[in-house]
Amino acid sequence: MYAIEVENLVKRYGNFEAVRGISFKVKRGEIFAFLGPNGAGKTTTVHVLTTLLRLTSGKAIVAGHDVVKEPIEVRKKIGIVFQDPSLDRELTAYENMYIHGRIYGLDGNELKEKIEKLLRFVELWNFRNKPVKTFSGGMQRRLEIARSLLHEPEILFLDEPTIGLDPQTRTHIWEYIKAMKEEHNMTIFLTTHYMDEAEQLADRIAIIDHGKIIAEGTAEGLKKLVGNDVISLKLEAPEKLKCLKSDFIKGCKLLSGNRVHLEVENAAEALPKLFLLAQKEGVKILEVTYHRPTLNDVFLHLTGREIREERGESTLKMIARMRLRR
Ligand SMILES: Nc1ncnc2c1ncn2[C@@H]1O[C@H](COP(=O)(O)OP(=O)(O)OP(=O)(O)O)[C@@H](O)[C@H]1O
Repeated sequence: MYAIEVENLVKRYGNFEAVRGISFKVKRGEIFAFLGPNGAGKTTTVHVLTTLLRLTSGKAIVAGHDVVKEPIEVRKKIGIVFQDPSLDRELTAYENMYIHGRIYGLDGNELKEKIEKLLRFVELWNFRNKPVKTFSGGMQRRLEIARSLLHEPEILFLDEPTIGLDPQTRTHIWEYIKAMKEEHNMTIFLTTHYMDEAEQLADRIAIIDHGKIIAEGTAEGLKKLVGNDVISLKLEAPEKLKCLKSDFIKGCKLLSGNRVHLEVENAAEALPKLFLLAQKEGVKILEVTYHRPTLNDVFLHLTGREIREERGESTLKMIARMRLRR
């Protein structure tokens, strides 16, 4: 049986279709990532699957229950870590855990033992009596993860689990996510616009853009869509910037900053031919690098845009939102 089954899911806000008929299945015990830029429809999908938003049409079964017909059953079996912080900042870490546990009907020694185990798991036990407002962003996210695990959910939803965090803290959170999967065989559905996050964590990735899934597979499988190698060029004279055409160039995209992105079978063989071609066309190459395809290259191949372009804006938006809340 699948942990999540989604068929032709549509979510409209008024006339605007934020999620446009997506279908996918997540296996039990799998980490499944929704990778896409800002505004792609990731949070909307999470909110529908966690029964916080009602779908417009289509069907979604989560942990064996229909999200529309059996929302209470779904809620009992899932945990959620939201993109926006949802802790009570005036209370201590322990108090936040305790109240959440009580809401889920836990009590007495069982609750106390679980709180201790989970606060130790996210390395916050020594900070249990400190108010959350004194915690760093990374500590707060760790506490949210611990809190979401209190009622031992079958499926954990993580909406942009490391947005706005520094690289070291992000790596730390990735370790907890991997441990949850390995130690508890938990199904994890996460959304992210960080390609490295999807690549590091996910067994399978669905790339979402403008409310549609445009590709799905393992990171390696998705990269095969691009081919073997990618050459990045920086060129002089933007007015001359154009796609170079030749048989050995399988794909060519013009990017911002006078950059050109070429998909080739074999970069080592293509480079000498490329220099000759550029010379013939009167195009001056300032910089050349080449690499194996990344998920950013996959997104570019499929959409003509880079996920990266939107990343800075999204992170800044998040930081601004968090500051406003304080
Ligand atoms: N309550 C709402 N009313 C109207 N439009 C909305 C609402 N919530 C989201 N949208 C729009 O729906 C689209 C998808 O938003 P969503 O938040 O799901 O995207 P996302 O991929 O999660 O991006 P982000 O990570 O920035 O939240 C966006 O164009 C957004 O502006």
